[in-house]
Amino acid sequence: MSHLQITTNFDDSRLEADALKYRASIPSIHRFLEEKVGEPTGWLDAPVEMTTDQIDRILNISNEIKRNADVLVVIGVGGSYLGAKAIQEALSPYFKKHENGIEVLYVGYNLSGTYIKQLVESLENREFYLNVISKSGSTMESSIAFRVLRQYTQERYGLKAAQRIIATTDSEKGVLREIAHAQGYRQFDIPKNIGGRYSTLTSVGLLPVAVSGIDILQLLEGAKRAAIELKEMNAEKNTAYLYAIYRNVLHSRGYQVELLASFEPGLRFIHEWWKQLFGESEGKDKKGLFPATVNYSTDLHSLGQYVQDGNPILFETFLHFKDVAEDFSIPYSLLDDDRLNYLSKKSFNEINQIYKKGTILAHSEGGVPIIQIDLKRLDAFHIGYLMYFFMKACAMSAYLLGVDPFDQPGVEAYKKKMTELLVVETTAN
Ligand SMILES: O=P(O)(O)OC[C@H]1O[C@](O)(CO)[C@@H](O)[C@@H]1O
Repeated sequence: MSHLQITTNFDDSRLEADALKYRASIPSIHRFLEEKVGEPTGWLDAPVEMTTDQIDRILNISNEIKRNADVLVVIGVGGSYLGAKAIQEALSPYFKKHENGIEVLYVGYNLSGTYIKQLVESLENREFYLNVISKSGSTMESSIAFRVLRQYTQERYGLKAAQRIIATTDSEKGVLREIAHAQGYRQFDIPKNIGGRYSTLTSVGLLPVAVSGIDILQLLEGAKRAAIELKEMNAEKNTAYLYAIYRNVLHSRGYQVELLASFEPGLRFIHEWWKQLFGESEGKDKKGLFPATVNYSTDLHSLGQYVQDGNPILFETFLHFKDVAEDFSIPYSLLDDDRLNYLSKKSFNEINQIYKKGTILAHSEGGVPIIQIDLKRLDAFHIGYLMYFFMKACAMSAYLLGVDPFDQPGVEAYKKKMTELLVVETTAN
């Protein structure tokens, strides 16, 4: 039995007819992905092909960082930080952080002067390492954050600074690669055939995640399991392909927005990672579902009204883990002045489940199509499985839509304008 189940509320008479053309395209896309000659699909086999030496190197450097530092500062943006942060937030305790690891801070994903000033100040009196991550090696946000932090590391550690800087970048080219080489920083290579948003389960995500105290072996086990289970060509037996079909069917029926919904706040950055994965992979050639997210029950008190009753442009994908780390019972009260004793035999998680069921029922009645993705347990194994599942589903879904899942031409357009403006502004003053 698969480690992930997928169900829908729209198993209607039209489904088979609407899905037909997508089902028919699956075998050829599947074969194309599997053959993958010269394609940026290295992530498909990365978890299975990762060698013991590669894993040991990540674990050894992670242990060195944990021994010698209080903080790891990760510098990166988009696919170079979202996956690690997502895993870390999903699997770390909410308040008693860093039990088996150290604090991991992220920078270089915005241009706030306040943010970087306060981050540098927070490093005073604390020992730290830097892990600068950039596939291209020249993204503006991460490059200038690295300039700041590199200088600060040199001020703090002098000749020993290079020992505390680790660069994760393209295996062949780029400015960061040149700098790392010239300065003698240790390097992790991002394979040429793995793009940024598909790179979490390589050293890009694994080093920061290991430093934060999460079991990367279990994470990789889950991803490997998914790689095996989702090699199946038959969509009936491949949940990633089923998900890809369902979302394309709904898009073809006129739905414009997919709302990924979860009931565990720690999944907030899994949502952010998912948004980049699907947004950059599918949003092109004037096509693509707009990927948006909600965290319930919080957002039932903000966007819930719109989902239930507003413009019917969206469908919901509920992401749910049956078992989560801990639970808390509602206490019995002799006074019962808040009239909540009727709940006192229930736990928070049980009530959360009932909220989920109630929300799905209400939104279904409101006419919202719903896809449910269910996994057994919120742990490293299942997060590894889920991320692989989403990547494979995304590649299939984009090809079914008729776009290239692996480029991002629209991002280049704003970068070009921004660079032109920066040149004009800096030469004018
Ligand atoms: O890893 P890099 O090359 O710094 O890129 C960071 C992010 O910027 C983008 O190129 C554009 O947003 C993403 O595709 C990528 O994940």
